[in-house]
Amino acid sequence: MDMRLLKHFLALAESLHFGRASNACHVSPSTLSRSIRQLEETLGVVLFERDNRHVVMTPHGITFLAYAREALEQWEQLRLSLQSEAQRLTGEISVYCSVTASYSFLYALLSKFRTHHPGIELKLHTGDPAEAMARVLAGEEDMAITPRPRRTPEALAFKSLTRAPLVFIAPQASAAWIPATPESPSADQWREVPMILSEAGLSREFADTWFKALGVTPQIYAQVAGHEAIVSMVGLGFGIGVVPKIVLDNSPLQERVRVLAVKPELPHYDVGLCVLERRLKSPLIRALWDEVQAR
Ligand SMILES: CC(=O)[C@](C)(O)C(=O)O
Repeated sequence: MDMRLLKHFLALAESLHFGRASNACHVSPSTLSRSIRQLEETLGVVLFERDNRHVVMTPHGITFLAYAREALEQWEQLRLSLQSEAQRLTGEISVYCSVTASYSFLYALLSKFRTHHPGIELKLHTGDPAEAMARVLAGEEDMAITPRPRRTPEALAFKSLTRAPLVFIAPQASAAWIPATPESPSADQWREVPMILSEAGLSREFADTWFKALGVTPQIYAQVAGHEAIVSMVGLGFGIGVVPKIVLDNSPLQERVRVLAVKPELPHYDVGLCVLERRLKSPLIRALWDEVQAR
């Protein structure tokens, strides 16, 4: 059975770029383009509008995308369950996480796995942890490292890897706006502080709640995607930031900032691995999931 057409379609749907999609599939752009035309002819509808500069998915393309993902998933599961136990597992698993999580957890997570299952190829994508869960829910990634949300969506399984305290960080250099007594914060001390916060995600929600309890609307100096760059901006003296301590501990710029002993402390959050519950039926995903020790 040849699933290449579906794979080519998925690659183009994900990148909307013939060059990138054909690279990802290890074929030439003209082969990829032929696959798409072939699919469109078979289906009798246009899946992508394209001109020399842009590729846009049509509503038919979007409908077909859901089918293509599911068909490939099911095919993969079937293929693997037909392989006898004795045969080694082969295939691909994609994992999404922040750069910090890639330093902190991946080694423990993957080094043994790699020895046990040399035939499984791991694809790592790094980015903003605030997006991690949505990507897994949408089927764009097989697994992701993410803060545990206040309520885990039903479709997801979650394994905790660590508890991460969230901390306020200030520049080492002095600045008039750094609160003098962070252990007893007052609205007056915090009203004018330039804050550098992540633009979304749980750390942002916790910071917003903290300010609300103090009765202050924070002055947002900058909103950043992901936590790593918050350390850089604080180090430059632009304001006070909120980051998971694990991000600070892994930052090459940690000498330029210091933790403010703010009271009340921000809540801790659980960082862990998540996967779509139904994907655990895939022997590949199951193999990785079972290897991870929840902490
Ligand atoms: C959620 C997560 O991946 C981290 C390690 O806390 C982060 O990068 O912010």
